[in-house]
Amino acid sequence: MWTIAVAVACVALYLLWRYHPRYGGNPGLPSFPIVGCLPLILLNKHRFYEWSCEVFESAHALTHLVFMGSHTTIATADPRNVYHILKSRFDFYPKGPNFYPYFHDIFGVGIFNSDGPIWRFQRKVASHIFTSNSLKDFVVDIADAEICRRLIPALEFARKDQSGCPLDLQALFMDFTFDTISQLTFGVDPVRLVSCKFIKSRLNGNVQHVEVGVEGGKSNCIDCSDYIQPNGQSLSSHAEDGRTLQRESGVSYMKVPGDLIQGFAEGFPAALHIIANRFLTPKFVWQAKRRLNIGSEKKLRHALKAVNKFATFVIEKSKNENSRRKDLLAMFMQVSKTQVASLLEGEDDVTWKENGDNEEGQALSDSLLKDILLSFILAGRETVASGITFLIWQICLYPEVEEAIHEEIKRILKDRQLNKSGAKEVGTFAYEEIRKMHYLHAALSESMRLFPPIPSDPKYAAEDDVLPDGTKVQKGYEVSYNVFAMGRARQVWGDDCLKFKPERWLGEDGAFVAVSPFKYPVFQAGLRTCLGKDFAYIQIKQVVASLVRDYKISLSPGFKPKLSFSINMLMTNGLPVILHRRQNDAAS
Ligand code: HEM
Repeated sequence: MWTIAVAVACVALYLLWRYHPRYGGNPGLPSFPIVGCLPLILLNKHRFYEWSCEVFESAHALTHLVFMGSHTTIATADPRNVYHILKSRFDFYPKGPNFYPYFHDIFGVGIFNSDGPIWRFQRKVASHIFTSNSLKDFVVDIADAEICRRLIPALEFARKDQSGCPLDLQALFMDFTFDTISQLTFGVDPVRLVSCKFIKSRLNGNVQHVEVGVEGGKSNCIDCSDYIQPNGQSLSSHAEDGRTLQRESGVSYMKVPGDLIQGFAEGFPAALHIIANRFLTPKFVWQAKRRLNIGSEKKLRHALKAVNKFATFVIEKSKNENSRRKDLLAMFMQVSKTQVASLLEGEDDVTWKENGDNEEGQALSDSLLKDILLSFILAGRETVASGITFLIWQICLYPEVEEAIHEEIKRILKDRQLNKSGAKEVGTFAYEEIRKMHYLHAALSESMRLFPPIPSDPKYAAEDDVLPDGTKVQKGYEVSYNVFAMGRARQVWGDDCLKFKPERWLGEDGAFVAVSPFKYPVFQAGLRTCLGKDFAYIQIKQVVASLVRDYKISLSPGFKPKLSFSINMLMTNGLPVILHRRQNDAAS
């Protein structure tokens, strides 16, 4: 009797759940009382973005609702909705109060973690700086030196290694971008990438870190000056004290004690990792841990202490330096009080400014400077490493794409020889040469369509609203556009949406043709479009062109990437490859 009653109750409960529009009847993602769809997310965490596409497919629509216990998210992959959120109703959709607390400990009110007047102000200052030609030249210069003096020597060292173990390129690119973005932002060279250290990957998915060539505490790395470029020129400059790179260009880097750099280089990624995991933990749990200073939150505090110590030191030292530095810190420090006053004209609310404006003769307070600069490190590190990694992977999978890129490089190098230009100033490629690489530009855009470095972007609904596709939005909902799913949606990209096809970005004359950023919001779109987009393209193209010029790269046999579930799209098992030196017909 009891058994039957329990069975009937179970069936009734199941039916109630199954057909409830918020739970089992939700066409997008079924959910459960209290915990919402969190169990399904955790169950699919190892393939989160692939799974999110399946959810869109099962909803038979480009927009669906996701119930997460007490809060609701609208997930969309519809370009019309993206236009609405990022442009026509921009003010309705800030990052919002659900976002700030996660990143506040590290980025404070920096550009990445603010809205309203304080964001607008930073955006205006930064836009002015980011459009300067000297900064663009600096970006090319930094990447050029890092590729010639560190990346290629490291690859050579790894290639000559006899162990037969594949090389994890992603780990190398992460070190590469940490160096370049730190140089661009703080004018400090952390020297994460060194030719004597390279990281090997095992096929069981465990990444093994191997240091090679270190003898009795002294490294026998390939010396930068020993490395002969494919064009036969020797690279003569050398790290001055292992921490400072003074280049012929006259760009000087600040000298910072090694322990501070080490603290920053280790603390920053560690802090980001812990913050990313906050998103997978109920808010009250990580906030309680934070208050009690225990577990991961204790580690976070420790990591942030090192990051702040470094940033404070560098900012303080910059005040007393009268150097020819061209980095973002130096440029932000040159902003005058008059410029600030004119940028703030017309703003009703400048109370935030009074609170932070405590530095005599300095237009931006130290704490705001720190928030802004650390936001740039976030913006330009993993994103760029992700862009390079996934493009190299696609190149390995599609030999015809590799061939087309190689042909383009050969044409450019031939032009260089005919015109006797470019090669003298740079070891890799000059800006004008990078601009001419239309096919590579297309291949990169295509790679980021399928594997966007920032795979989704959540906003907060500050008002009740209706999206262009008719979806009703209540104030307080999260509205998130899924860049990954958009890039793979048949309704957006057509029947061949899953095909890697750089040609879709090329006109009949072979020139790159851009699409609407609302259809392709890889760099966001509208008023908050990524400020570093052009720099990212330059740097990624510079690296990939240099690699394809010198090497044929093959994947470690049997390799399949596992996509990370994180703020940035990365491979949790790295990118294990084998390198083969090309017969250098490209340079000839
Ligand atoms: C492939 C590389 C990159 C991709 C895919 C990318 C993508 C994005 C995206 C999606 C956003 C919007 C984030 C949000 O507000 O939620 C963003 C913002 C931003 N990016 Fe990038 N980014 C890249 C590289 C860079 C680089 C190299 C820099 C700087 C050197 C940079 C600087 C910024 C800044 C300052 C913002 C904040 C803009 C604002 O809120 O007004 N990005 N980026």
